[in-house]
Amino acid sequence: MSSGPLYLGFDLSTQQLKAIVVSSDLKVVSEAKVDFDADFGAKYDISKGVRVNEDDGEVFAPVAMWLEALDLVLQRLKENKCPVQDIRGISGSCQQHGSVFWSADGGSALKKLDAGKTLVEQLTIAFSYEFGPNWQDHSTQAECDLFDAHLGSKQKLAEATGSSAHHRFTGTQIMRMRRRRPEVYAKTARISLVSSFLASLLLGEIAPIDIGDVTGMNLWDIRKDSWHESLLQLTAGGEDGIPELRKKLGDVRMDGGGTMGSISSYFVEKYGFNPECQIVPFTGDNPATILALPLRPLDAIVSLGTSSTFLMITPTYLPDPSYHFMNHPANPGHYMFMLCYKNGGLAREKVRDRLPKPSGSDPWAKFNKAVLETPPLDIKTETDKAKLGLYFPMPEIVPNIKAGTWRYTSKSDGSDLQEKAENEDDWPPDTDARIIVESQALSMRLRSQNLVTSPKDALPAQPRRIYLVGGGSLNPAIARVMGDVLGGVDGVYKLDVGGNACALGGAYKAVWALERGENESFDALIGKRWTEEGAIQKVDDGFKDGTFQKYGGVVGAFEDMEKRILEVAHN
Ligand SMILES: Nc1ncnc2c1ncn2[C@@H]1O[C@H](COP(=O)(O)OP(=O)(O)O)[C@@H](O)[C@H]1O
Ligand SMILES: O=C(CO)[C@@H](O)[C@H](O)COP(=O)(O)O
Repeated sequence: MSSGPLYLGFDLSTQQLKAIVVSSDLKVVSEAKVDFDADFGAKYDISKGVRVNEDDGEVFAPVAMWLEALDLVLQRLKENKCPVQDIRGISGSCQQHGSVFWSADGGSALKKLDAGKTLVEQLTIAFSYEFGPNWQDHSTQAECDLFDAHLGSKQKLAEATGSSAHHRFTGTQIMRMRRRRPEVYAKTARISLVSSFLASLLLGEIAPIDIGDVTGMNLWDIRKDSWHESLLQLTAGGEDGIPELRKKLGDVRMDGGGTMGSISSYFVEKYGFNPECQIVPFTGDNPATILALPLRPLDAIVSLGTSSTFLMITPTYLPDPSYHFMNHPANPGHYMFMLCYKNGGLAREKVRDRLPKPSGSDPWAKFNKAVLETPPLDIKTETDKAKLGLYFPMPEIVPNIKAGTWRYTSKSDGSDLQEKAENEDDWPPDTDARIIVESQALSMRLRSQNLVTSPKDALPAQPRRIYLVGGGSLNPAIARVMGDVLGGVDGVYKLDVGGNACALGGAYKAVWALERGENESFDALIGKRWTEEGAIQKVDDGFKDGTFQKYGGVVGAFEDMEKRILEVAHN
């Protein structure tokens, strides 16, 4: 084991709190995790990490559960014999957009934490609202309509903030809180994102919001690098409310590196952290994912967590209402392109659970067999039509379609698109296994096609490498389909830490933040220390001549299918 300083990265995502510890040379030293359902499911009455109020479309998590999870994950790190005293810096990644509402007592409660008690015992009084709205929340359509109209159009809002209005974005959530629960809004002294909330616990004071994660709020003017005055006014309900809202939001930390201060004495006394251990700005889980490896332009990351996301980096700011642009969390002037799908892991699980239960220990065995035994688009003979589907157990983000399942067919060139009649029986549940994964990948291909170019030798435009991260990256059948549909001329890779990539990105951020030389960029420092060996594994060839073009033939039909469904949904 390395004897130098260590760095801890957290990931507080939808279903788990993960922790990963690395050395200065980026070797993984220790890991631990808390699984919200397994550890706290009954106690907090949650499922898949959240509670749902179907009537209003609210999705939220108990803040107390996150407090308990932090104590528990640190206890587990200690039990795993992690040399906690050698940890020099801590950063992390957290589910984006979610918010935590602090009461007037929050700041002082954080300052006087007693190591003889637990966080949850002492911090219940610290919040004006006991829940954190979750990114799956879709209760804010009225607020989204106001945000989209406020600057003139969705396009104008996207130009200003990197995204058009989205249910989960924190600006619309805060606005709804003010209108729906005015007493909570009035009692709120500070509002944190989940990332700055977790950083605050460790810092022992309320931490500023981070420059990457702030771009998931619809409130940050990306070009001007400041809060967007007019959107603050909308959120606050008028000009008079702006100063109060600014106070609640606090300042934004512009530097993703450096330190915000030393760790709270609570963690020193309770878990044996070094009092000199520094708390580095935390960011969102997607911004942290792009820090988990030296990503180059034309490389893409597909994150297969509870949500599915597709990420690329670019120095060019090209906002559009159909996707997100966010600030790169470490490189000023660079951006993260993101597509985010609500119907990711849980939608695939629903299709999996309609298949007979496998007899062995791998719950995905039957699903994977079905995926691999079904040919692309389920075209077995020249006369077969291509099968296309949308599988949305929850209302989707891209496109903004209500919950439902739709099955269509088209000719292999995309013509003759038709909805499948309910009573046709040549589409068994086995076929859905391949079609849902293809559908998720086709949506990514459709929406990222303007960002990719031919990587070499006049090959079709496509990503150079595709990196898979998140829980689903462990699945070889999903990796195959991602490569079939999206290409990736240099192949499809998974990170060795699999589901822990965002926590790893957080840990790397801490290394860079505290060891960077003057003006040394994240890419320069991590690029020097990172080696492929032991970090990534090739899991699919990616681009397959012929197969890639087959999917190209139906991308247009896929888009038309979405449009038809959208038209019906909005009429
Ligand atoms: N072998 C597997 N094949 C496919 N999906 C998997 C596999 N293992 C885990 N998953 C999926 O990973 C999801 C959790 O991913 P993870 O990245 O840990 O989630 P989050 O960060 O959102 O809490 C689960 O919903 C599950 O569907
Ligand atoms: O809403 C988004 C991104 O915009 C989600 O990607 C969340 O950030 C949650 O991520 P996971 O829990 O699925 O990792």
